[in-house]
Amino acid sequence: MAVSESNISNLFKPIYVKELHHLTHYVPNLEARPNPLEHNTYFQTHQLDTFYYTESDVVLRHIANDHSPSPRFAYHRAGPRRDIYFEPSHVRAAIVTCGGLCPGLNTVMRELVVGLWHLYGVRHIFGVTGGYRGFYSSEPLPLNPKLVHHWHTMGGTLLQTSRGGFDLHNIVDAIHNHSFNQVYIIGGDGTMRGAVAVFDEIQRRKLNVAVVGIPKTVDNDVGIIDKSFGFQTAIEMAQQAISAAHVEAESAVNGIGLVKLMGRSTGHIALHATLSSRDVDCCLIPEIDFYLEGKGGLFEFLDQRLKENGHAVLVVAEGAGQDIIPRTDSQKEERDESGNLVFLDVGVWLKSELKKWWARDHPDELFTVKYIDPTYMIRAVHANATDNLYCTLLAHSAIHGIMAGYTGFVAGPINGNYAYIPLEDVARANNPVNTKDHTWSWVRSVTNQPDFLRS
Ligand SMILES: Nc1ncnc2c1ncn2[C@@H]1O[C@H](COP(=O)(O)OP(=O)(O)OP(=O)(O)O)[C@@H](O)[C@H]1O
Ligand SMILES: O=P(O)(O)OC[C@H]1O[C@](O)(CO)[C@@H](O)[C@@H]1O
Ligand SMILES: [Mg+2]
Repeated sequence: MAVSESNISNLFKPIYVKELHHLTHYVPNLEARPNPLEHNTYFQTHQLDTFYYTESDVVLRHIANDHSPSPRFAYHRAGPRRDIYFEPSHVRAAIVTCGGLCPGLNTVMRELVVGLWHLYGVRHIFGVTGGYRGFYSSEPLPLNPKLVHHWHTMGGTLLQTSRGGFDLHNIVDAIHNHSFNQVYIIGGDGTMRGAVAVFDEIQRRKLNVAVVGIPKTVDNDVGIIDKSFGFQTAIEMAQQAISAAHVEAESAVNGIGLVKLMGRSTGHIALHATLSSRDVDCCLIPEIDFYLEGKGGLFEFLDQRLKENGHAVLVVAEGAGQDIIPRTDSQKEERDESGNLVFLDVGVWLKSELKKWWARDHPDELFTVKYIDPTYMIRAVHANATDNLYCTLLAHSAIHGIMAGYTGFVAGPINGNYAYIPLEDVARANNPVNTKDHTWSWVRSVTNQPDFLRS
């Protein structure tokens, strides 16, 4: 079939490749050396011309031709390079986990240790315990493949994590004093912003230390990458809570099942859990303001649903409705150790508002709200099989990149391919739910919920 040229002309726009920082840019006299994978019996380096990736191997930022006039970007492809810039016996690698938990943290660490050890022959690998503060407040923990053997079967982070405690100069002093020359920083958006500061300071001091960020965000609030490891596992776990809420609601007269899911500034978990479940009547996310009373409001919608079906299931992201929950002045100021605003419990508030509404409007009718808050249950589990595989590829990507001398970068999947992205780009990129696109329309078509646009 013929293809009209005008439809595809955009495909031929120039592609700009996002340049990466490299140790040779600021450390003088660094020598390249052959990749030891050359002598690894498991890898067919000679039989496969394309085994090593070069500067011209790239991953496109957008693969759909969207007709937009903006330029097209690409990132360097993640994977082994022919030359490396570390003598493996001189490597002292540090691994740290910061921020909240996410399924797969232990797997990423396991694979970093095993990968460094077996792929490149690195023998000095350390865990920094308790997040960023651990660099300067505790002794690093030596790690080896035997020690981490079962880590992928466990939830949480065996190195422990924390919020706050980001003291740039103490952290970089500690990196220098422990002679770490590879730093693997696993964490969310805040952690990535911290990693940029660490990288900038390392560069300023001209230290021969490479830094890589490995994005972890159960909320999926980090941009550019396809999605975080652990996200799928969290969605799977959320199904149990939604199913329970559905059973409870269905078994009551005028029953409402209310489930609160994580999602501080983004509603991805609530949205994906809703689409996967199909038992959800209304999904509330931070990106969409909602209201309770009056025409087009939540109560009117639920009233209708209860009349039609006798029950309803409501999924709410923790960050939804924060602007309409009454707060005291001190609650307005409350922040966690990292400076993130502490949220009020939207689930507890909604449950109470729902009960008040029903008692006011239907005083003689039975009504039940069953509130389920599985918050930590969806993130404190070990990664499922798909996420475990993802964690492995992510760890290996990070190792190959850092051994090749790249620094100040993030390893992550873009359109299904692993790529290296400048750290500062990732630290800047948030990832709200796009409420104008097809996915949100799909949610609304599944739930038939109001758009909450006051007419
Ligand atoms: N702008 C920043 N500059 C330097 N460090 C930061 C910055 N923001 C956060 N951090 C540090 O990064 C670490 C983690 O931050 P935070 O608690 O916000 O979690 P996160 O990485 O965003 O993960 P998540 O939100 O997914 O749990 C903390 O130690 C915090 O002090
Ligand atoms: O109670 P913690 O550990 O601060 O974590 C809660 C926060 O962490 C996250 O899981 C990730 O940012 C958010 O969804 C949630 O607000
Ligand atoms: Mg965060």
